[in-house]
Amino acid sequence: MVSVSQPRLPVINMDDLQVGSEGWMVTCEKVTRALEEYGCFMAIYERVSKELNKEVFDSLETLFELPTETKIKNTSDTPFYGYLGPNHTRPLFESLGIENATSFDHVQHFANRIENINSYANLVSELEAMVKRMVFQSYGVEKYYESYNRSSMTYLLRVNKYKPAKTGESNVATTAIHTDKSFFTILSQNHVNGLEVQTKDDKWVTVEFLPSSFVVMASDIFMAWSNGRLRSTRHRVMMNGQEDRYSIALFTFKKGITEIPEELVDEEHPLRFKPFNHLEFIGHHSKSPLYVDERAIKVFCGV
Ligand SMILES: O=C(O)CCC(=O)C(=O)O
Ligand SMILES: [Fe+2]
Repeated sequence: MVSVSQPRLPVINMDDLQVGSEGWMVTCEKVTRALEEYGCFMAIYERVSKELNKEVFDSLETLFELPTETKIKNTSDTPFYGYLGPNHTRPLFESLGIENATSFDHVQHFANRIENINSYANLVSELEAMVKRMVFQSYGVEKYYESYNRSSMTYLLRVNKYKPAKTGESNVATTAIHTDKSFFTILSQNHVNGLEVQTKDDKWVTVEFLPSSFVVMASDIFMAWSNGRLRSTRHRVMMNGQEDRYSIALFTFKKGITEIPEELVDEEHPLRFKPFNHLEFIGHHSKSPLYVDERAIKVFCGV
């Protein structure tokens, strides 16, 4: 019998890892190879408990039931950070943004309707910090990690709702194929799958989330920082079933200048990106709707 195996994302356990322990060192390599090969992996991370996860996702349902007049009050000075309602290009999708998600004062403003969102964002940001540190360590450039620690990043949490397609309606109309403009993105969802990521050989993998799992994705800025070693994965959401899908994305952004470590430049990897300001790139990107994928950063600061 011929079996055709579907490609799957690597699954990596991120619980109970002491910095510098043998388990930590082994995981550093796994994480970095996964981000080079796939641009993402599935992290098992039980520090976000099942109870906390349930509280957060249950309150998302109530949040999205608010009238549109209330939801559009979720505004931001930064383009694409506020409420995104359904439109003709994405009729099934709506999304609310929570800026500075790890800071309690900011979160109070709109998101006090989501039970425990602040603890959730903090725990997920710790996963981000751990993965980032592992990659820095694995490339032998841990000395730069401090400039990428919590106080050097900003955090945007986006909560998303995807309605199922009606019979006969296209199931594609959820999100366009894109790469994220963040440094890192960490995604979680309710029990409804829909996220698809593109592999190096252009196959689409439907991500089947496991219990207590998060998809950790290197985005355009981490790809640039690594001088192109890490992939920024193209992805999209496709809705096939009949249930609503809720997802939460924590996007992280680097404040100030991002510089490619000189240690990551060699004959095999000539310098590909000039130093750049991530937050300026976001402003720039929002004006060029053509560039939804990793070409945007190349246009912005490619050598
Ligand atoms: O909902 C998801 O799983 C993915 C969302 C996404 O790709 C994004 O917000 O950039
Ligand atoms: Fe995305």
